[in-house]
Amino acid sequence: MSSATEPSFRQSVDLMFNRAVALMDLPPGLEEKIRVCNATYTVRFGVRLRGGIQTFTGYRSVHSEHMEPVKGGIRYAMGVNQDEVEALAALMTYKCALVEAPFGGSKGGLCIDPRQYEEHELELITRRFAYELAKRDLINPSQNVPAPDMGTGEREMAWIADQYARMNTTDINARACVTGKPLNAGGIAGRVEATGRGVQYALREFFRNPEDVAAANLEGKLDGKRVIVQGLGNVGYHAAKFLMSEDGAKITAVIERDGGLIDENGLDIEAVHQWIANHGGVTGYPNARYVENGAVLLEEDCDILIPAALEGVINLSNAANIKARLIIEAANGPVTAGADEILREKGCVIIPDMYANAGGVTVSYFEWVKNLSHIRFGRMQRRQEEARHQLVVDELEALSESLGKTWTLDPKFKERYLRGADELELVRSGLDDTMRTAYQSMREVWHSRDDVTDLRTAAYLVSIDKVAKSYRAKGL
Ligand SMILES: NC(=O)c1ccc[n+]([C@@H]2O[C@H](COP(=O)([O-])OP(=O)(O)OC[C@H]3O[C@@H](n4cnc5c(N)ncnc54)[C@H](O)[C@@H]3O)[C@@H](O)[C@H]2O)c1
Repeated sequence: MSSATEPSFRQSVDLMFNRAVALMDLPPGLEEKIRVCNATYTVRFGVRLRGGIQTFTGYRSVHSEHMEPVKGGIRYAMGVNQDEVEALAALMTYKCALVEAPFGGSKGGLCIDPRQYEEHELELITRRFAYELAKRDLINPSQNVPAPDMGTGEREMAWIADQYARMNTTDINARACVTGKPLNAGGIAGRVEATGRGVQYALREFFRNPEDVAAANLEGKLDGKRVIVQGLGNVGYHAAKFLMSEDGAKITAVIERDGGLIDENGLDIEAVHQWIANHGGVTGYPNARYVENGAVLLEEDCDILIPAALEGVINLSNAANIKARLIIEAANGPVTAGADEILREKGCVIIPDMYANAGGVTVSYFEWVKNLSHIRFGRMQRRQEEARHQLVVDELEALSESLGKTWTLDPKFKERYLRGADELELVRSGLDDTMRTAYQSMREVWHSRDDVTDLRTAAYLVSIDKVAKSYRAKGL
């Protein structure tokens, strides 16, 4: 964790913001309006559990309402505090602007170690927290739409959606009050994996640009690259799995709460993930070298480092020892402002959090639209696509006929082509398109301005400009 001389998480985000706005020409006062967090609500509530009543503290922070609803996950962790949720809410504002998801930024958290509770207790606690937030419109389909974050997932989102629906029985859009729900409760195909998938798409786009690859002192493609992943949870697991199985990357180390695993030949991510699920950590995993102080593996030699656990893990104490040429911030805020400076000077390229982990909010946006449209996502497009494809197939078959059937359509191609894309394919292609477009918008700024030397500053410039334009158009 960060040492005493480091700024707090929120201060670190603000420092990075300030670095970017110093290169902009914003009207007086607008800079501060964009930077500050609009409001943070703190709630304390009691729940009757085994052994008596327990009091919990939760937060929901709204950073910017330049677009509504505001959007951002709910985190369950012991260390949750106001500074942290405000930093995370600010990052949500910039992230949504960068990938053009039409939301303001928000974030919530509950001080709890979910591993200490039975499922039915977690349900009681979650429902009560949701009740406290919903009655103040801090959960609401048109005003504030949470999603999963560290320590929460589909299960918690389903409880939240149900709690909101019970409190708002006439709200036909109730399901859109939260995203990241299970498929059978109004969710969308591909949401669980979306953030990890987004990390993969981001890396693919990076490696499509040889100039950028060279800037990181790397060469070639993703295939064979040595990757270290910290945190094999929702984001880290999916990113590692896809990079390994679909792009040929080698996951040479995994860092978890209870230690790290290392294998230069590449770890079997599926096996490690299964081991963690069965044993609660990596300790005892038989097919790799175990290191008790996992954090030291952040400093191990590799091509790509993927911090996918929590903030502040790359800080003044270890930044100078980091050997990775490329860091992709799957977690929010894993690199502190001070470490960022050291790494930039070392020539390490950082793909910043607000872009790298935007896959989650992108697919959440698709889910929200699906819920509001009350139609299976893609159904209309699919019907149109099928009709268009039928016309093409009819034309081709008529052509084949007129040529005396000297050639015919491959039946397999015909069947596949006529079928059109299903929900998962639509989600993936929408996500891929979003990640490519957003990368190009950052890259353009990175390479076209002499005063911009890193992707993070470029990302801030693109997103702050979008938020500023929105304020200018609509007024404050
Ligand atoms: N879930 C999403 O869709 C999403 C979207 C955007 C950003 N993020 C960010 O990604 C990060 C991870 O979120 P997640 O949803 O995957 O959480 P998660 O709870 O599913 O997984 C977190 C993982 O990190 C591990 N971990 C916790 N503390 C650790 C430590 N000190 N050292 C090493 N490992 C540790 C946990 O054991 C767990 O495996 C967070 O920063 C979150 O804000 C998540």
